[in-house]
Parts: sequence; structure tokens; C-alpha cells
Amino acid sequence: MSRVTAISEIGPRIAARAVGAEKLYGEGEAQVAALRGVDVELAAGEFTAIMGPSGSGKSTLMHCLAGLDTVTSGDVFVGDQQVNGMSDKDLTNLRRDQIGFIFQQFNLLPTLTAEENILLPLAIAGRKPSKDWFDRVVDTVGLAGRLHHRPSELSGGQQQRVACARALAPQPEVIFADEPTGNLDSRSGSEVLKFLQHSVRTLGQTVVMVTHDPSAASYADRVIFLADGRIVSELREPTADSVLDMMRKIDVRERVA
Ligand SMILES: Nc1ncnc2c1ncn2[C@@H]1O[C@H](COP(=O)(O)OP(=O)(O)OP(=O)(O)O)[C@@H](O)[C@H]1O
Repeated sequence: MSRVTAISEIGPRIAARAVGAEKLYGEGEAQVAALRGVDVELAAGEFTAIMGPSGSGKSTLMHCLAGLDTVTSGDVFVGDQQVNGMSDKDLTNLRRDQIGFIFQQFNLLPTLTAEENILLPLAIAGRKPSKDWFDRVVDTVGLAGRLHHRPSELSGGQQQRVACARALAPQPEVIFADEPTGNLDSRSGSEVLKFLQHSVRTLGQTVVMVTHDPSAASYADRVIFLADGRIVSELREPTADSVLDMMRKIDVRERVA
């Protein structure tokens, strides 16, 4: 009993966090405020989707959290490491060791096999995965029979599953996925989303995904909605309908404003 109380007092571990994050692009009249004071905590072991109208700041927030872009003011953390203010060398190490990326365009190396692509980030870091972990990841993404194929010999959905396995293999603190199903048909897209959900539920991975698609967001545990550089709403245990409904409300509010 006391243990449960202690855990609830401590709360979930936070995998990534923004505190008062602001991002300005450009100067003078051409200046754009892409983030206008974003406070968000992304719990470890959760699948979070980031949604919002075009230009609302989704990619900027993700890039700032992942150390690919810098905030103008405010703070950003991955695990307990403060990302803003890090040296280039520390940022490179952070991205290599603590962060996995999944992009819309798969970004696999065409001359390497699926297995070599999956192991590449670890090889670059001079690390070897345990065989157990590698087998679990490959099993989770359902690629066991395809490990010796090159990307050109795989379907789009299979290529994206290789990219997912590549992101998972180093056991990063957090995986950032930018429209991971944007280039896939709906069946392959839902396979990839089920896999991401499975990696959160069974492997304890933390996943943060930017998407425009309410049905993709419905695979997440939590959806955060941005509008005009601010977090304006969130949903837990979303359905495609509840997400669509919220998007419509945000759209109406933006038009009125
Ligand atoms: N490198 C940049 N230079 C100038 N302005 C930028 C830059 N990157 C983004 N912006 C601007 O910042 C705002 C937020 O852009 P961002 O790409 O984060 O939005 P988004 O919600 O991801 O949009 P989309 O859904 O269309 O991809 C937009 O007004 C955009 O034009």
C-alpha cells in the first residue's frame, strides 16, 4: 500500500520535457513565432501523438525536443539531460545514444540489408545489441524472414518496419516519429502503428509521433493539440472520432480568432 502511494507521489518518469519553450524564426517584420511558450511533459513508456493545423508548430516542437533545432528561450530536456545549451559534440552523442528517429521517407541505406540497416546506429556508436534484444525487436516488427533483403526488395510497409527496428535497437530514451505513415497505404500504415503501439506496451519504449491523421493518432495513449505555437488541448485514450472532433473545434476557434 505504502509503495503504491510513493509511486503515485513521485509520478511517472518523464522521457522528454519542454518548459516555456519559445521559438522565433527570422527577424523584424518577417519574424514568425513558431512556439509561444510550450510546457509539456512526455511520460516514459507512453505513446504520444502531436496534432494541430498546418503551421501550428508540431515539427518545430519535435525538432527542438530532439535537439535538431534550438529553442529561442525556455528549456528542453531529454531524460534528465538539458538539451538547450549543449555543445555540438554532446548533442551528437545525445541524438546517437538517447534518441531514435523515424521519418516519412524511411531513410534506409539502399546498399545495406535490412539487418545491416537495423544495426547501423549501434555499429556507428561501437555498440553491439544483445542477441536476445535484437531477436525481440525483429520479432516485434515481424521481419524475421526479411533480414537479408535490401530495401528495394521490401514493400514500403516493410521498409518502415525496418526503420522502426533501427530506431528501437539502441533502446533510446525516446523515439520521435515524423508522419511515419505519410507514405504508406492504409493497411501498411496500420501495421506500422500497431507495431509502434506494441513497442510501447511490451518493450516499454517511449514514442512521440507527429501526424495529421486522426486514425493514426488514435493508436496513441495521449494526443496533444497545438494551435498557433501553443498547446491548446489534449486527449487521453483517443479514438479517431474524438480526435477529429477536437480538430474541428480547434479549426473553428482559429477561424473565429
Ligand atoms: N526554418 C524556418 N524558417 C522560417 N520559418 C519557419 C521555419 N520552420 C518553420 N517555420 C514556420 O514556423 C511555423 C511552424 O512551422 P512547423 O513546421 O513547426 O508547423 P507544423 O505544424 O509542423 O506544420 P505542417 O503540419 O504544415 O508540417 C510556420 O509558420 C512555419 O512557416
